Amino acid sequence: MADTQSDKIPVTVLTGYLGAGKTTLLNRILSQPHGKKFAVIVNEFGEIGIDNDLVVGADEEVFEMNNGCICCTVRGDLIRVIDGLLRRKGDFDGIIIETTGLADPAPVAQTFFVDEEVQAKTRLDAVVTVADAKWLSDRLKDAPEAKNQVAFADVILLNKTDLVTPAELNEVEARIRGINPYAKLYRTQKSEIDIAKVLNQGAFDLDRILEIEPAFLEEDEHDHHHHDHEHGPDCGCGHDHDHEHHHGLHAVHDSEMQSVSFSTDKPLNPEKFFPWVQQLVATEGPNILRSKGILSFKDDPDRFVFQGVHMILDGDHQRPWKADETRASRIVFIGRKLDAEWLKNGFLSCEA
Ligand SMILES: Nc1nc2c(ncn2[C@@H]2O[C@H](COP(=O)(O)OP(=O)(O)OP(=O)(O)O)[C@@H](O)[C@H]2O)c(=O)[nH]1
Repeated sequence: MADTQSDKIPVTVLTGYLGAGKTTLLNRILSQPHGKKFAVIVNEFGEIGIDNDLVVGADEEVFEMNNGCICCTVRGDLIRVIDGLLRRKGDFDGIIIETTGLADPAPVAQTFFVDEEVQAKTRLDAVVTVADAKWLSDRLKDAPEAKNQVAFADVILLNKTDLVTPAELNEVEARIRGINPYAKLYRTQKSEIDIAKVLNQGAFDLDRILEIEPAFLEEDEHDHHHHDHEHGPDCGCGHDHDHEHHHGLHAVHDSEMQSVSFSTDKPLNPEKFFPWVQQLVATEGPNILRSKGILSFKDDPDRFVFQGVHMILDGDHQRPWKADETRASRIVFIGRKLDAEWLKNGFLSCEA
């Protein structure tokens, strides 16, 4: 990794559908005796930030990135607020962004990858999603944002456990796992949780990808759902899309979120892998919410780690492979309408 992540100010993004318990969690974080100071950005119209009176206005600025994909949007207002915060460096130990219940976390996360100034001084630590145990199952059916929030999460609080039966709780947890098997999941009431389980997760740090995702190591290969070849107009970024940009014109609420992962013990050829993955996220990026991988390249003594949000990829050599370590390449995609067989064949075709 090029830069020292630990010098950067950690940013935690809190998401969750309307009324799930985000504000309750935020108040808990702020009132626990941790001796830390957080800057809080509340991304909701009319709502006042708890610390520093920060408010991000209602009309968000959205601009199109060079590659023309409308889902790679970053919030200009968010960048401005963070820039303002950074000018008063030393005032706080972390930034917490509470997003509106209807927001997709991807554009917020992308802000920390694409804006140079922001990227130089902050690091996205984790996306924390609060899920309402009573209503999540219903929202997964009718609200694409709710599904995106679960799919994107690094940490999930399955909250309001007091409002459901144990059987219902197991059912909703299984639904969450079907969408996102990688996130850490905690059952909570009134968002009660040790903040050490929420903050400083390092989920977006390349060198901690494995620690945060033990399942990544254990499972050789799985694909959870059926796969199809259709492409829908919904990239899940929460913005209204011009249908001309996409092939499909049908309703998208039936689209399935899924995760697929593959591994191979054969070393990869970087000259095959990079063009493949770059082309993949350029074309399938709207459907791919998160991608992560640990790679073993032929004749390369170092592990290569990468991750992505939609079509933005970030990766670097991490550390030398240890002598007793299996040199395997593993890759995971979380998204919708992923063609698992096609992805797997593409990945395996990168073998050296
Ligand atoms: N029964 C029950 N109620 C809860 C629990 N956690 C939070 N609540 C209540 O649920 C309501 C919504 O909680 P908030 O923390 O405001 O939720 P939010 O996600 O910030 O809501 P929005 O900002 O409107 O999206 C409040 O009245 C909370 O007191 C819980 O575990 N059980």
